[in-house]
Amino acid sequence: MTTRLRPLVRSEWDRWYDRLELAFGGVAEAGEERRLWQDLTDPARSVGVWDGDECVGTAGSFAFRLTVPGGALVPAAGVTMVSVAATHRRRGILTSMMRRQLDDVRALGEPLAVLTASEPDIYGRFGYGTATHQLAVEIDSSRVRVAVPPGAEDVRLRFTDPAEGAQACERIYRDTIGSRPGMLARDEGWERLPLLDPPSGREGASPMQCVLAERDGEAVGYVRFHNKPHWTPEGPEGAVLVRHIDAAEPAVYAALWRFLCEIDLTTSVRSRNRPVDDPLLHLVSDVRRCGVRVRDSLYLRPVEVGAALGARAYLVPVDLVLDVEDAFCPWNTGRWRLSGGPEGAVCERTADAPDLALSVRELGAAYLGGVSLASLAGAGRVRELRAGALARASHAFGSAVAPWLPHGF
Ligand SMILES: CC(=O)SCCNC(=O)CCNC(=O)[C@H](O)C(C)(C)COP(=O)(O)OP(=O)(O)OC[C@H]1O[C@@H](n2cnc3c(N)ncnc32)[C@H](O)[C@@H]1OP(=O)(O)O
Repeated sequence: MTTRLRPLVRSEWDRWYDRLELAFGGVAEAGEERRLWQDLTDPARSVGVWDGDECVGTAGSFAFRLTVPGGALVPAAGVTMVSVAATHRRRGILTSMMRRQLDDVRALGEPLAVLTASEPDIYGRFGYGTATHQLAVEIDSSRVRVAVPPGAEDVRLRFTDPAEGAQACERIYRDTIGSRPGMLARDEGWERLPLLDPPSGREGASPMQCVLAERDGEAVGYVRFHNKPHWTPEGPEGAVLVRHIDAAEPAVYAALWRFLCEIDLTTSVRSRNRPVDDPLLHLVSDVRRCGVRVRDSLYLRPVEVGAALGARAYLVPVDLVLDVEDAFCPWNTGRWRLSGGPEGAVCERTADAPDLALSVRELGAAYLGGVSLASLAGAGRVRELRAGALARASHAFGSAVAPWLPHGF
């Protein structure tokens, strides 16, 4: 078998994307969703692997800007649409695409690469570490009450058509980006993503509904959700399926969750993706009846260690030498001195004695402040080479708010 890897040509997109869909099971996406991904694909950032005229491998990336600790927006390649035909699996095609992609990302000068993985076991070998987690909740709203702090009395909630409310929702989303590492700036075109609502994705629930929270006529929060009615001999047991919720202030956030939990004819409120430190956990009267589950979310790889570590801020002053091992991108291997603090940092090559030894994957996991170096050290994946260095570094790499990826890509 001889295969050839080459950049995607726009006219081949349909054939390329059909093969991606096939690798994910062969169930066709709704037209509006497919059109969105077609419009967002940048062929110059995408590759296909071809066996003759048959596409057997796909991979691409988006040019994202990602919030890092300290609030800066840092260029990051958002790796996506990765697949290898079932007939051609485990022959190194993914590896060849990852090789090409990371070389390209490096040439573009983007210090980070990020992705969400279909399976957690795939990307560690390419230097990606689990950098964020997310909560899923299933609230028994027949039992759980939501406490609302003062300040919500003059907030007005009103239904709006999701498309009509989109501009206000997008503005609120934009205002929150800088406050949480892991969030993505939604550049032009991406505002269509949260509005996707194909019937095939509703699991039998209603079309997406949108409620805006307004104070003095100005939108200060919103929630988009589906309502899934369900009738039993004992009575109504409908479910509210939350898609997105954002608010400019705590009282508005609480008012929106209270609204969701009090919708008549429903007995549960579900959300698949909330931050692990979501204030919701402190608003509810009974957290045990909230069905909280945690799972991995964003995987991150420093493409250029020096530029990546120098792009974020640190909770406390830090000055340490990291001995980094990077088998897949050897230009990162070696010793790096990281000096900085809450105002920013520099990270440069050094020959000085190292304080900590770790691989680039651990660095990726710890980068957004959601996974501690101490925890990784507990698993033997970070080694302390100078007494006290681990505790100080672990503290400095932390984040006051948990990093979180609000949506997939
Ligand atoms: C960001 C995203 O888009 S995530 C989506 C990823 N795509 C999918 O899950 C779609 C279905 N699966 C596939 O298309 C393919 O099986 C892929 C892309 C996951 C793997 O492609 P392959 O060409 O088979 O991978 P390749 O042969 O390069 O394997 C490289 C290594 O990864 C390992 N590997 C590959 N896939 C997996 C997996 N799903 N789980 C665990 N290990 C894996 C291989 O065993 C191999 O290990 P080795 O280096 O120790 O020998």
